[in-house]
Amino acid sequence: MVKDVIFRDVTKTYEDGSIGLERASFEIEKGEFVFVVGKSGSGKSTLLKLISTQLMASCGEIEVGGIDLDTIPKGKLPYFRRQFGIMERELGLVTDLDVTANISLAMFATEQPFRLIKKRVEQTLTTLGISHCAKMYPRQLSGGEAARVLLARALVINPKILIIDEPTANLDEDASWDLMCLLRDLNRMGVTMIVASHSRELVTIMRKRVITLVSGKIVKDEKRGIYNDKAMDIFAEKRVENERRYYERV
Ligand SMILES: Nc1ncnc2c1ncn2[C@@H]1O[C@H](COP(=O)(O)OP(=O)(O)OP(=O)(O)O)[C@@H](O)[C@H]1O
Repeated sequence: MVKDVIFRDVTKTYEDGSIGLERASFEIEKGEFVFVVGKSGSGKSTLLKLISTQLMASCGEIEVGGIDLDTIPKGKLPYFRRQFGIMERELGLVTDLDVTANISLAMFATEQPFRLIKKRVEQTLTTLGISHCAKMYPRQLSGGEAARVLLARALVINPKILIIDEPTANLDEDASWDLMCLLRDLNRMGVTMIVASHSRELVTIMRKRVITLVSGKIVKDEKRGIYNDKAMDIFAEKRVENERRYYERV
């Protein structure tokens, strides 16, 4: 099987000494759908950003598409990043541009002719069922529509890997479910999908692979998994117990 992502013993330590991810090892096959779950601060965003090269590892090795990220010269990273579609809350829409312009922006870096950009944007809006939003401004969109526009912007460049951080944050149940079904359909078309999520119900219903993080460590990695609170709690209890013993000794 072709591997899209390989992590070997990867640790990310931030400048202030906080550990974002600790000794993580896993592989993601081409075309897989993987959820990354864990409580707030457990390291989900860190893991996603290490894959997309928005962050670099402090130790260990990461391969994406068969390329060791350490071997890519800094100046070449923006080109390398073009294989990723990234949907995350921090990357908001530009408020004074309409939806078509917002999505087109993502394609300008690819230096394609304007005619092709226009066609591709229209196709993407149709695929995601939001053609009616083409001339609307971000403030005019419902929560569900805004989420789809963010997804459209990630998808328009025809990425090999979609990296999605909390897609259903601030969405109601119906809109969340619709968006998850859309992600499942895109995955069936062959896009590798890596999704960080807090949504217990959706993760459990989808029955995809689930990587569970606690305090930066992978505590469970299950095919057809569920949102496993128990794994999180058992590991967290163990860690508190170990810390208690350590402080008793010193
Ligand atoms: N830029 C940063 N500088 C210092 N520490 C950071 C930074 N970003 C994240 N961290 C720390 O790394 C750990 C993991 O954070 P991360 O954002 O990856 O967690 P998360 O699971 O995505 O959280 P959330 O669900 O709240 O988004 C946390 O302890 C956090 O405080």
